Amino acid sequence: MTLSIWRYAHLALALISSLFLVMASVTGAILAIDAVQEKMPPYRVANFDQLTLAQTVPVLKEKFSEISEVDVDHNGFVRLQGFDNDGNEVDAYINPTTGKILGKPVEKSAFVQWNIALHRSLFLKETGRLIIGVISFLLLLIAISGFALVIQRQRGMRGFFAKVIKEYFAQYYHVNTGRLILIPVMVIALTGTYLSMARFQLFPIQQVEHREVVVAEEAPEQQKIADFKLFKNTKLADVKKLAFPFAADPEEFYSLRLTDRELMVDQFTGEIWSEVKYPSTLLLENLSLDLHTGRTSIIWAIILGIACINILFFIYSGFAITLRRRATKIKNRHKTTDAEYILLVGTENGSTLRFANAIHEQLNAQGKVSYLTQLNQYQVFPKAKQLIVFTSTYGLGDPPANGSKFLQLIDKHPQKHQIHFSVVGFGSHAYPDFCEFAKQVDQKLRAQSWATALTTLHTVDDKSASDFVAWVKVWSEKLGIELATTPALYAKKPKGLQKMMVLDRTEVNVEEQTFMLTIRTPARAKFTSGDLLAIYPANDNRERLYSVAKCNGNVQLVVKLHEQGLGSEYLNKLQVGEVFRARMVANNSFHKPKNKAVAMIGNGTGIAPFLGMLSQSAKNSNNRLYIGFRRETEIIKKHKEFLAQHVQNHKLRSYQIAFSREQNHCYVMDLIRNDAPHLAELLKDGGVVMICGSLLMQQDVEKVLDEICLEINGNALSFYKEKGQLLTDCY
Ligand SMILES: Cc1cc2nc3c(=O)[nH]c(=O)nc-3n(C[C@H](O)[C@H](O)[C@H](O)COP(=O)(O)O)c2cc1C
Repeated sequence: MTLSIWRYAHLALALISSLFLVMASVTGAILAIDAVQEKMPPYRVANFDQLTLAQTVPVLKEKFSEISEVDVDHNGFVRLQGFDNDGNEVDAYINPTTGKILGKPVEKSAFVQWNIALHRSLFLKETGRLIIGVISFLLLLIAISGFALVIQRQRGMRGFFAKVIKEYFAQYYHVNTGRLILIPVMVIALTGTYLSMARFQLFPIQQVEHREVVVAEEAPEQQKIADFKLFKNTKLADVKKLAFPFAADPEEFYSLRLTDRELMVDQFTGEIWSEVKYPSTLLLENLSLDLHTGRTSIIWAIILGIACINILFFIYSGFAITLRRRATKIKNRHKTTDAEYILLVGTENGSTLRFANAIHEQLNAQGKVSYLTQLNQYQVFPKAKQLIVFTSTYGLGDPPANGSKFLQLIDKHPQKHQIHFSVVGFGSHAYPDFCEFAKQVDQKLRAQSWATALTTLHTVDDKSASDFVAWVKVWSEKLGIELATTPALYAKKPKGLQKMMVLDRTEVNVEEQTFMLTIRTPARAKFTSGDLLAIYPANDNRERLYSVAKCNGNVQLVVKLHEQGLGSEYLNKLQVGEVFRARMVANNSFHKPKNKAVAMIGNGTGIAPFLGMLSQSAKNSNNRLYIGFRRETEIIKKHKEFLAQHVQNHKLRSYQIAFSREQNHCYVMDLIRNDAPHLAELLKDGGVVMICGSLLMQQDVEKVLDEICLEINGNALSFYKEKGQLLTDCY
C-alpha cells in the first residue's frame, strides 16, 4: 500500500514537471559547462589562498595612480578598476602580488546569457521565476519520493547500495544512477527552491546599515598600509570587494566587503570605523548560489552537469518503466457475473498479465466463459467454477501493487458455492522470499470452506515459459481442456529484429535435402562463426535458431529441409534479393578459441559454423576437421574444395570425411577412433574439441572420446569438460 502511494506520488510529480525539468536540465547542463569553462583562464595566482590585503594593497597603490575598487570573484580572479601611472583607464584581471595585468574581463556570450534567462525565468520575468521555483520544489519532492522507493526496493537503508537485480535496461539504470546522483539532485532542487524563495522575499529582509561616524576635521598621520592590523589579518580569499577612498580626505574610507560582513576602514590608520555582519538569510542565499551554480568549484560544477544530464535520463527511463507497466491491457468479452473461469492477476510490471492473458485468450477461443481481472478487483463470482490466481511477489514477500488488498478481500467476500482453485506464483530465485506472496494466497484459499484446490501451487522462476507450461499441462489435463504447451508460445515476443537480405542460395540437394544460404546482415549486427541466427517464421513468438558461419562478413547457413519444418521451409522459400527480419544471438560458449589447437567434429549441417571458423582462422592454425555425411553429393563436393583450399593456405592441417551410406559405411566415430592418439594428445596439451551437429552424434562421439581419454591419458572426458576443453552446439 505504502509502495503504491510513493510510486503514484513519484509518477504524478514527474508528469507535472517533466517538460520544465527537461528545459531546466538541458540549460543547467550548458551552464555547468560554462561554469567549468569560466575557470579555465589562468588568472588565479598560485599562492592566492595565503595572500593578505596587507601584502596586496601597497603593491597595487604603487602600480596604479588611482584605484576605485578591487573585486575578487568566486574563481579567485582579482579584478581592478582605476587608472595606471600613465593615466590610462584600467579594468582588468591583475596579479595581486605584482599588479601585472593578466587579462580583460569578457562578457558572457549571448548564447550563455540566453540560457541563463531561460533557466531562471523561462523569459517570463517574475511569472517564469515563480514557475521555476515551484518546479524546483517539485524536483525536491520527486527526489524524496524516489529515495523512499529505493529504500523500499532495497529493503531498508542498510541495503541502499546493495546490488540491484537487473530486470531490464530502464529499471536497472533508473534505480542505479538514481541512488548515485540523489544527493546532487537534492542539492540542486533545495538550493533552487531557496533562491526562488529569497527572490520573492519570503524571508524577513535585513538591510546592511553602518552606524553614523563622527570624523575628526584634521586628517591623522598616514600609517604604513602594510602595517594595518585588519589588512594583515584579512586573506584575499575572504574578500569580495575593496572600494578605495576617493581622496585623502578624513571623510573618505575603505569599504571592505568580506564573505560574511562589511567594514568601513580608516584610510590613514587602518582602524575599523564600523562593522556589520550579514544576516544569515543572505549568507544562505550566497551558499545556495555557490551550490546551485558550481561557481566556486570546478569538480562540483562537473557533478552538477552530470546530474542535469542524469535528470534527462530519469525522465526517459521513468516513463519507459511506466509505459511497460501499462502495456498489457485486459480485454473481457463477458461480465463478471456470467464467468465460469475467473483469472485473477497480481502484477507490478505487467509480465504476469501476459501469461494470464495467453490462457484467457485460449479459453475464450474455445468458447469458455472466461473473465480476467486484477487481484484487487476480487468479489463474489456467482457462476465461477474455476478460479486461477497468477501473481508475482515483491519486497519482503509482499503482494504486487494491484494485489495489496487481495487477502482481506477473500475474507470480505466469501463465495456462495464450491469453486476449484489453482495458484501460479511468479517470482525469482534471485530474491530470498521466492514466490512468497503466491504461497500466502495458496494457503489462504486452502483455508476457505468454499474452495477446493485443483492443483498444488506451481511457481515460475524469472518468467520461464517452460516452468509455466508445467502448470498448463497439469491444469488442462485435470479439466480436459486443450491448452498450448509449447513454451515458445508463452515466451516474450522477440525484440530488436533486423532486416537481412538473401545474397545467394543453392538448390535443395535431393539426396541430403540440404541447401546453403548466404545472407547480408545490417552493418551494426556484430557476430562471429558459432553464433546463432534467430528467425520467426510465423511472425509470432516461435523462434528457430541456426548456427552461422561468418564468411566474407556475411552469414552463411547450411540448412536441412524438414517436411513441415517451420524454420527450414521458411528459409527455403526465401529468394535471392529477398529481405526478411531476424536477429543474431551471441553463442559465446561455441566460439573458436584463439591460439589453441582445435579438433572440429560434426555431422550434416553441423559443418556450417566450422566453415566460418576456418575462414576466420589465422595462417598456420592448428585446426583439424572430422565430419560425417550420408553420401557424397554436389554440396559436399563444394565443401571438399573449400577444405582443400584451406589446407593449402595453412588454415587447416587436415580434414577427414566419413560417408555412412557409401560403400564403406564410415561414421564420424570411426574417424575419431582412427585418430585416437592425436585427439588424446590434443586434449592433454590443452587443445579444444568442438562438436556441432545432431545430438545422437554428440552422444556417440563423447562416448568414444571418453574411452580414448581414459585409455591413453588416464583421465575421463569429464576431466577436460570441466576445464572448458569440450565445446558443443548440437540439436
Ligand atoms: C524490486 C523487486 C523485488 C522483488 N522481490 C521478489 C521477491 O521477494 N520474491 C520473488 O520471488 N520475486 C521477487 N521479484 C521478482 C518478480 O516477482 C518477478 O520478476 C516477476 O516475474 C515479476 O512479475 P510482474 O512483471 O508481473 O510484476 C522482485 C522483483 C523486483 C523488481
